[in-house]
Amino acid sequence: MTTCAVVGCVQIFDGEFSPYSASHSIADVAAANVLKAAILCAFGSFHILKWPVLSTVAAAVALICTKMALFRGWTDGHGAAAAVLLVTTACTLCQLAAVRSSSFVNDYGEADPDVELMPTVAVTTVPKSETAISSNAQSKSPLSFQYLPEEDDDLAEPLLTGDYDEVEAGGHNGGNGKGGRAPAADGKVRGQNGGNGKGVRTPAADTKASTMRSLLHYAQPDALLLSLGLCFLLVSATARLALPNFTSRCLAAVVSSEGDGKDHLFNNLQFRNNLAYLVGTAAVYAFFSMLRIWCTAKAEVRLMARVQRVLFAAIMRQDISYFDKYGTGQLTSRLTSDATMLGAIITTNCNWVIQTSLSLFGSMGYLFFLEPRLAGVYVAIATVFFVITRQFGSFVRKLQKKIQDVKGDANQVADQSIALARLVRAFAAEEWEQHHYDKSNLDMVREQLRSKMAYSLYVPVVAIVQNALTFAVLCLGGFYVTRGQMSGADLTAFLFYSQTVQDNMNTLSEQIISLFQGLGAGEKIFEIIQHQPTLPITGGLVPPGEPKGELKLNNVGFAYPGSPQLRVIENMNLTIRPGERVAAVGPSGGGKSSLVGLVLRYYDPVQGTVLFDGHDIRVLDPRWLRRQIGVVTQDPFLFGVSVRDNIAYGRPDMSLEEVHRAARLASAHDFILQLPLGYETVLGERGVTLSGGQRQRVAIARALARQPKLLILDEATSALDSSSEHEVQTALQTLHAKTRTSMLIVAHRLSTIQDADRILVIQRGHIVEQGTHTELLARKGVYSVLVSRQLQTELLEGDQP
Ligand SMILES: Nc1ncnc2c1ncn2[C@@H]1O[C@H](COP(=O)(O)OP(=O)(O)OP(=O)(O)O)[C@@H](O)[C@H]1O
Repeated sequence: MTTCAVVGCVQIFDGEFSPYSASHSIADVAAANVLKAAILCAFGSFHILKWPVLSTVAAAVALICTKMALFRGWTDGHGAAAAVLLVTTACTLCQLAAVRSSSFVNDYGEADPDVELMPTVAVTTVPKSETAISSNAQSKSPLSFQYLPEEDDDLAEPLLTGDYDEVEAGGHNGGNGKGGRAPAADGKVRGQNGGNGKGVRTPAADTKASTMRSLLHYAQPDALLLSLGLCFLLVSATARLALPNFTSRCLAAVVSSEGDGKDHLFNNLQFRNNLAYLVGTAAVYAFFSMLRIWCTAKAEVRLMARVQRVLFAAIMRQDISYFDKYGTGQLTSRLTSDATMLGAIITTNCNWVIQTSLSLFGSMGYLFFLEPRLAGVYVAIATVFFVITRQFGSFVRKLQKKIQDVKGDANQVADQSIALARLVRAFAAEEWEQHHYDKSNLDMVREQLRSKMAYSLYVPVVAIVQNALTFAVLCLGGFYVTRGQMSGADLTAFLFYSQTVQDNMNTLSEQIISLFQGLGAGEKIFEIIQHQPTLPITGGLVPPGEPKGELKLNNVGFAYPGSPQLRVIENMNLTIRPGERVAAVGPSGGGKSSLVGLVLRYYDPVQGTVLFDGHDIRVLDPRWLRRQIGVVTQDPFLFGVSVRDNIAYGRPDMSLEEVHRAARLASAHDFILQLPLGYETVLGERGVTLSGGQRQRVAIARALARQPKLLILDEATSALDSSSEHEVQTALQTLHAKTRTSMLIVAHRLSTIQDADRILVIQRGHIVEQGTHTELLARKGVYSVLVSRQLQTELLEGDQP
């Protein structure tokens, strides 16, 4: 179509209304088809731009038909070409309809397009004594593994039911060896696939080059779109390169017409032709730019979403110790700002780099073509000036970076004060916070003024450099023109192209900087994606039959991965029989919560074994294990969804009756019914619209809804008032009487665990005493001291008015 338009324009301007030839018709049809293919590919999911696309196709057809009519295409025996045109247009519309119906993914669902990129880790080791049992549940899972018994102390190698590929793993393994996969000396580890029978190749990311490779790997699904974008880019960049030439030629024609006595500028053939080429080239540039932008923008959006999905999956599968080490802020910024920067690399940055490089080197080449000596001098001076302005620019950028840091500090102060407004008010610390904020604010002002001052110097320096270059070109070029060694038109073109060279030099360097920043962000992202957790989240043994809920610790020792030298649990032996209610008490920092973490397999012990129903929990499918254990912690985290969804968390298939039952057991049913929308009431962020006691009861209901075989209450009733606590205690006793669920209750308030079957006193990582309340009191050891201290405290509190 564009070709048609350009040729048509030229013919009209030339006044050559020559008969429309058969070759013209065929060329038109071919052009229309090429255009159609481009549009189809570019606007694959054209549901977004339905009307622009359809209008473009209609305009193409109308233009070609008009042109054929104008040039007597219909009457000169070219009906066949016209018929071909109509048929192909009809086909185009059908294809567009087909593309529309097939290209849009509403949800990732079963036909997940990114399944091969998803990190899949489900590795565990099996002690020699264990036999792998492949349950129904496991064989249905997309991650299907069989295990060989562990040989020596080496890691067991998972055997996949499908093929497996070698996975390059540049990131560190990060594991302590147990249950993880250590990278081999050559930096390669064995990987497993996602159950689709094909291997997953995860590229390494320890350098910028490998980050780029990884990124290209993630961009592969959009390879066609990107290739098209590249083709459109080459066309639009070439057109852009040609524009100043036609502009300068037009200008030269205008100058040469000065005072020539002709009525109309359009009578000047040189002006007419160059103007027609200028209009045609500008149309080509605009049209192909539109196609290029659409293709690359679509690829960018998809690439970013893909990276974010894979990254989120990678974060979610990390060990708990990983979350201990890296804060929420760091990980979420990887998901947001870093992913955005990374997504822009292939599309925005690379696009600009290619486009400006083409324009830069093309313009430079043309300068040399116009006048090599002038071009040589110009490029030499421009390069020196460019280096100077770059240096100055990077100094200004450093100052701006500092501003960002100071701004970040100020924002952090503001964020904290606003988020903790209640605390600030309670401590009457408004002035202190204001003083804090003012300090950061003044730092910000100081840095900003410094930067603005540098910038105010930078702008004139750049202006002087640019004008000095123009000055040099005009002087030297003018000298050549006056000596007849160069035409005036060529000097005008030279000036235009030299401006393009300068602009492109600046843009190219800016884009290269952004590209490297994006690669830096990418390195951090791929580091997380390739970081192999040591503990699996799924896969492993699912024991047959109904679980009993027996827990056993055999000579367990544990230290947190962050401080491996500090044993927080030492040589601990413990058995909780099915149906038994065991309480753990003891001084703060004794290791009670660490024990809970071990039972839930947030961490693996560094010594000994934790057994559930007689199986080492390291061989059990962690998902199955955690389904058998209900947990309620001191800080009840609730999601900002409905009460019902909070209780049925992780089990969307749970019936309303089951939800009600769990809420009744947790003494939460009555207050939930009094909420504005009952069970459908949406809670505020982290459940802030409920009182502490209400939140705790919803959390207990959530744990009970899964009908666990072992219920862990880690300071679960500490936030309740005495009447709510009494209610929940009664509810838990009824639950225990009904279901004989085993319980491990961590408590500080000793009055709440007096009727436990057994009480463990944990101090400095050891069980120092155990027995019933009466037995322990009679022993007059640590427990009796704790009880008497607490009694004294309660008495003192009771005395206070
Ligand atoms: N994520 C962690 N990384 C490193 N050390 C930790 C971590 N969590 C706890 N600890 C340390 O482990 C020890 C035991 O802590 P734990 O939370 O198990 O004690 P606790 O008996 O539950 O205490 P409290 O009754 O106060 O809740 C403490 O010395 C604590 O500093």
